[in-house]
Amino acid sequence: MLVYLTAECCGYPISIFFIVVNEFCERFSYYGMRAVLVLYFRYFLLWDDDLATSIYHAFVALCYLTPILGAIIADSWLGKFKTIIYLSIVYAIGQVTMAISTIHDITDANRDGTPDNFTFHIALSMLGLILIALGTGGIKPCVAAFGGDQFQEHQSRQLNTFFSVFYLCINAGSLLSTLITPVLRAQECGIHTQQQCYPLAFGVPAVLMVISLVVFIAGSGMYVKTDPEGNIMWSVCKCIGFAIKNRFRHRSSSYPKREHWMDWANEKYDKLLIAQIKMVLKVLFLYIPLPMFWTLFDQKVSICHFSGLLGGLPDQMQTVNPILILTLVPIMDRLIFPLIQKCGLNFSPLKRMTVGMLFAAMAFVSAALVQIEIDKTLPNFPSSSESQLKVVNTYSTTLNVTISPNEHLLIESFGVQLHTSKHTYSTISCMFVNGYTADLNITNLDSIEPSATTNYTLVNQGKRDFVLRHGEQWCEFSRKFGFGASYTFLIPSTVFSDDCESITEVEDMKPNSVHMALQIPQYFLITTGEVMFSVTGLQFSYSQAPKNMKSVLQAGWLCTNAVGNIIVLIVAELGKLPKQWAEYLLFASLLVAVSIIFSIMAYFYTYIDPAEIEAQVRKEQGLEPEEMEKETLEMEEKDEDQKNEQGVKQTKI
Ligand SMILES: CC(C)[C@H](NC(=O)[C@H](C)N)C(=O)O
Repeated sequence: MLVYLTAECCGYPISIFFIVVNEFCERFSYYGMRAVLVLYFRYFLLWDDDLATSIYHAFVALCYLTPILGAIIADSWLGKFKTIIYLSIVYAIGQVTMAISTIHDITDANRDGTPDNFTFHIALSMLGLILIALGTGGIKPCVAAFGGDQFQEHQSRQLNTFFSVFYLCINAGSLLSTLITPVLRAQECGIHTQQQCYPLAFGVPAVLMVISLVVFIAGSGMYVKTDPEGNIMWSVCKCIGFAIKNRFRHRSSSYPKREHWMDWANEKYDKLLIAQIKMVLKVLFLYIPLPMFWTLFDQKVSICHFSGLLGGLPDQMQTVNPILILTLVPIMDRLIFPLIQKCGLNFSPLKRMTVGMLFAAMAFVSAALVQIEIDKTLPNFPSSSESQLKVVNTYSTTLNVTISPNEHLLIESFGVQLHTSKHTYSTISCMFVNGYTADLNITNLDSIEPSATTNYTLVNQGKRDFVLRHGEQWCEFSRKFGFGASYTFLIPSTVFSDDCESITEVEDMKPNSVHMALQIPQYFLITTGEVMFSVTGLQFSYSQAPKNMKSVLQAGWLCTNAVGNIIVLIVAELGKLPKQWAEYLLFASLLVAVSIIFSIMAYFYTYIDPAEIEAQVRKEQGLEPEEMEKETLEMEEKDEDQKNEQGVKQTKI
């Protein structure tokens, strides 16, 4: 048996310092890149909103599917240490490729500030994203499991704390990068022309990934490294296949039943392997309902209705989640869970996860209530059988307009009338209407021809100044904008003679009157849910996995996240309910239903100590651990020779 003597500090192996720093840098790299990815698609590649969000979600889903690949490589071939190093190199190359793809000057031959060959940039960025997904997903199950491997049996308390600290590092990395990369993107840079600095916004995450790799390699001498015991995944698949085949062969009722269907592999496969497969399958079965949590979790951005009220850039709104995590994880670990334990309640991991799901469901109920309040402040939008018509009178007196067959609108001079009808009319909407007799230039807008309108232009909340110009003439006016409102400004022909005084403001949509504090509960609830569900799930997946399949079970856990993301994509494609609040309630009800199912499954789950079970099986077989490993390898070789044999052969009792 191998005994590792590891250097310790305050009861913790020193090697985990390198692992948590590595995780911090890697998550900085990942979330930093993600924070500006949709903006890059929209404003650099000029994709429409739908395409940009679909590719984004597909990328995120891929990042949580590739862990299976990483886990197989680690547990069956290279071991966790080498897998982390090789896939981190792939990851870093992906980040660098991505950063290069954002340099507009590479293809900007005519130097007009926009790339001339979009195909080149798209191809390069897609290659970068595939490499990143392979790297980040591939190392993810290995890093958490490798961290867990550093602890000895007597350090179980420290092991649990490690997973909490690991989660804190994930969120610290996410927080910093989500704050920093949007700021980097907002800088201007370039060789021929100055543009938004995407190369810097993607370049810094690339540098962080290289640092992450260097830090990990630096700790090399201190790690506990366990080599894979042969091609374990292949053995697992063959063992399961044999159990199914053998069960089918003995389907007649004359054969005695066996306790577990995997016991039908007893004739050919080692008892230890069968016991290990049973442990893994039991946990994977338990994970079936879990993607529903991630489906709600991944939609959390959309339940945070009016980010502007919290005073940040929209892409920096994602920081609220990690900030709350950094606060709530220590509170839960140090205060809430010990308090619950002191009250004599058994708040087991699976109970925590169920409660976490219920918290997420409550977040969506809270979002639905806020949405109902917001809806009350919104104007009546036309239904599918209606349309809205806006008529602007730039004539000098009141006008009488008749809309067929005999509906009348009375519009005052320089007034606007919004009219909803059961017929189909074209909607006319605008931000500025130019009633001046010549072209006008308005700050930050293109010039408007006489009697023409601009499109709705997004402006920031608060007081804004506008300057109107025509040749030498100009005037200035300012207005205060409430969040969520929309206005039309009517510019009369006398605009310069009265110094912008006669500009009429029409409020098309009222500003939001729902107080921002109403959003706090939903942020708080979903993040409390995440701490209970996600941190516990991470620990649970490690603690319930047999020694040789730790990464596999971590990958299974991450897969629940991937499936959740895929459900988000499907839901987005299927369309939405007409009322947003109804959709939130539907999701909340689904999660409550799923958490009930999960709690029933959890009730029948018996917590195990994999090491104890493995030792027990070995004892039953009268084998010492090293002999056992030798035996497994021999079994593998024997198995190859038996390929063509028919029937069942007793190799072990
Ligand atoms: C996807 C995981 C739940 C985890 N994410 C977070 O912790 C977020 C930032 N709160 C991760 O591993 O990135």
